[in-house]
Amino acid sequence: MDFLSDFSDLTFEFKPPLITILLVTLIALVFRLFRLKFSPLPGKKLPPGSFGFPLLGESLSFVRAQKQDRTDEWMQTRIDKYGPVFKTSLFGSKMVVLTGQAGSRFVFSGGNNGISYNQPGNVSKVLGKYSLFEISGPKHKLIRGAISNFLKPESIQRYVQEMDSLVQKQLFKELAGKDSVKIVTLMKKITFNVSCSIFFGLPDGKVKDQLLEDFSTTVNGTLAVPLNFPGTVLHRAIQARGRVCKVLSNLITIRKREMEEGIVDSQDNIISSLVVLRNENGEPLMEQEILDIFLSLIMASHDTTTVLLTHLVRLMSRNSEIYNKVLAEQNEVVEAKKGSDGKLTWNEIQMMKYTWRVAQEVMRFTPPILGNFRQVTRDIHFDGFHIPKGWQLLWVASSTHMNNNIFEDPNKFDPSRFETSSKAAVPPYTYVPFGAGPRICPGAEFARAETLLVIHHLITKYQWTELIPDEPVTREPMPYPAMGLPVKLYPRNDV
Ligand code: HEM
Repeated sequence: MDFLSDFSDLTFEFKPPLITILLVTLIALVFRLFRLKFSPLPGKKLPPGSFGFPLLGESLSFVRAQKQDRTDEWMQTRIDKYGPVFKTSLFGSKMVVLTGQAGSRFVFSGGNNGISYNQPGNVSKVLGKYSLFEISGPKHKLIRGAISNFLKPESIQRYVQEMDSLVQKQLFKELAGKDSVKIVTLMKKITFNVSCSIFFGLPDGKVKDQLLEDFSTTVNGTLAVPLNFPGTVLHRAIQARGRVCKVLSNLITIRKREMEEGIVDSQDNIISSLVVLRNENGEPLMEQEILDIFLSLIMASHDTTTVLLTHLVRLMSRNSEIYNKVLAEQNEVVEAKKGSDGKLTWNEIQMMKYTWRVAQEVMRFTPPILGNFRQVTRDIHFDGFHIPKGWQLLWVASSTHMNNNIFEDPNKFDPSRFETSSKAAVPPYTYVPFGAGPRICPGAEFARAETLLVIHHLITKYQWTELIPDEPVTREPMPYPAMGLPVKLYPRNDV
């Protein structure tokens, strides 16, 4: 007690000299003025959030969450703390993450809105400066028009039977005599094979197999450390890109010759469509432009559809009710085709409504593309927040898909959400696995046809069980089962 009273006396009697008080006040004032003057945006209301550690930002925790397939949790923690729009710092860039309907609408609205599509990092080094992910304005419109024309339902109807043959051939070649298979490898081979045959007319064989290997090495470079010297991932990617371009360049030469000789027409594959394309001045595309577009097209079509197929197969091995309903629908298709040549057409694809609703719900839970970046080209405003020029935006599909104000009971797997007669129709900009607006995926119908054909042939011939129970998923950045989803196969006639 004595000690306490002595101490309180001391405190009470401490009287700092006036000069000290003045000095402290002055330092505090100067410090405050300094912060105001040198704050990057005095008086501007930035979105809430944290930039994390100097230089590293929040990259480490984000990458860790991606690897553990906990990106949704990473996002949700921040959404709960800051709201659906928050700032962060990832991979060396200041960034605003946008989720929810309003955020998606803002990013996807297009026009001259101060938001450009350019991708960060190595994407342009690896896929080329003319890739679809880099170009904008009239050039983008022109090329997108040609590609969309080739990928629209009317065009798919022309080549869907060829697609069906390719799927069957590749599927049964890979599964023949096997009692187990890694689904990721299988689906990668099928989707790559279909894309290369339908887009470029590339026949089966060693060249195609080597192309898949080189293309995979090329894609690895998009996420590599940006160091380009022998031995680095980026260097290997750029070398592999060179080999991919060589093969594609040969195909362009052959196709041009065939077109001159009148053997093929200008609409029968993407090479022809781009070779005959002219801008408003009547100028053709340079070969380098065509090559970069091809690379971006393979990149856009290949892993995305593989992820969807992988997660569909995984879901059906875990959920027998859904497996049986999909099987029943696909058996109806088999019945409808009895007595014909057996090749599936556009009409049969339209019969597979339930299967596609399951696929849609799979993409709500696991969008193959988590989201994507945009660049802010001038100061912009959203929802009362200032977003400075030079920052990046990141739109995120999964957080929007799991929002319980949009999707009732979002953690329930329920394909009936996508019934067209459903009273709770999905509002615009809330279900965005294919993006939205002027950059919406032009390959959505192609992906639908391909997915349904693969599932049709797989489920009508096989049943399967997972070989690694509870195999984790890791996003690097595509969400794949960590061990490639090995499954045991049971041919249907033995089941
Ligand atoms: C399940 C499969 C697929 C998914 C989930 C998917 C998803 C997406 C998304 C989200 C975007 C927009 C990215 C953004 O706005 O930031 C996109 C763009 C694109 N997709 Fe897909 N995609 C799939 C399959 C395909 C296929 C099969 C093709 C080609 C046949 C394709 C070609 C493209 C192209 C060319 C773009 C760029 C469009 C542009 O910039 O104008 N995609 N895709």
